[in-house]
Amino acid sequence: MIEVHGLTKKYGAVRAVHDVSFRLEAGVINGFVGPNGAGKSTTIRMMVGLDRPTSGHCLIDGRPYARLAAPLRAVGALLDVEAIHPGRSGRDHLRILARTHGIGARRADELLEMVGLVGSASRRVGGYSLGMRQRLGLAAALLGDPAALLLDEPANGLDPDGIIWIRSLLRGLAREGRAILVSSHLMGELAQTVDRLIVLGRGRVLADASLAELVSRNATRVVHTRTEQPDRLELLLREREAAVARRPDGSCEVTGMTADEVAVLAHHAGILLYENTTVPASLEDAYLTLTRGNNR
Ligand SMILES: Nc1ncnc2c1ncn2[C@@H]1O[C@H](COP(=O)(O)OP(=O)(O)OP(=O)(O)O)[C@@H](O)[C@H]1O
Repeated sequence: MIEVHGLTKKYGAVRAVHDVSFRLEAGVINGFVGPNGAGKSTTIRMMVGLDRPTSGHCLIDGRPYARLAAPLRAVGALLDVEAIHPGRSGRDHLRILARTHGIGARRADELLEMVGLVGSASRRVGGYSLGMRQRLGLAAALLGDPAALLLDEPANGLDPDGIIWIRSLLRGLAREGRAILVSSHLMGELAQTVDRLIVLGRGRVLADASLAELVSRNATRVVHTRTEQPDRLELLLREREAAVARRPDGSCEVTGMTADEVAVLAHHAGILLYENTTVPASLEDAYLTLTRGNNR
């Protein structure tokens, strides 16, 4: 289990991260989201000792990262894949890392297979595409078979097959009982992958909740209605203080009333409805509501 307590990082006058606290539990995939510059990477870097916090701390199974006896077995991190030594082959990169941490070369080869890099393992990393570098970074994060994974935008640069692959990989790793934190800007992808979401804005935690809670609290329900008399219906809806947006095909997007209320209103006015459905609230809507006004 990982506990982040009051993590704060100042760069001069910039408060990159301000009093951030959360917990990562075993078996749970946590999405880590927020506008550009919200402080996600800085938080992850502090969690694994790459940046020193101005105040606050992160405990991994009760200890700071620097005091772990076998850090790669406790936490695997995928951070800046551009920083991987460009002159080495993918296989050498993994084998050297494995040797440094007392892990056998066979594990490195197993991981090359797992991340789909066997065919390019002897090529120099400098010639890898971004997606290939991400796969290599993920293999490095998994080297020690860690109990927790901190992944900074792992889907960045992956092709559609790669995105589906990483989704099922993360699900499998969580089912085995690992705690996972994954940052991303792909809301549609996160909606299919994560159990919980931690939302940062300007260095602060704006929300930390299950996906369902977050969506039900922050996304507005919209009713999609198509009728033979859109002008009349719109007038009646506005009289009841509902907000109405007209689509090019004449249909209405109604907020502030349920689909049942729209149907009853139309029925009493003798207006025929062709369609009247509640559009499921999306994670993207909830995210936009939460982060509005929280860009740097
Ligand atoms: N080394 C640094 N020196 C000065 N400021 C920094 C440094 N690293 C990060 N920052 C600032 O800290 C803030 C948070 O940056 P960070 O990279 O953690 O955000 P992020 O949420 O990961 O952003 P993105 O989604 O764009 O990757 C930003 O204002 C950034 O400019």
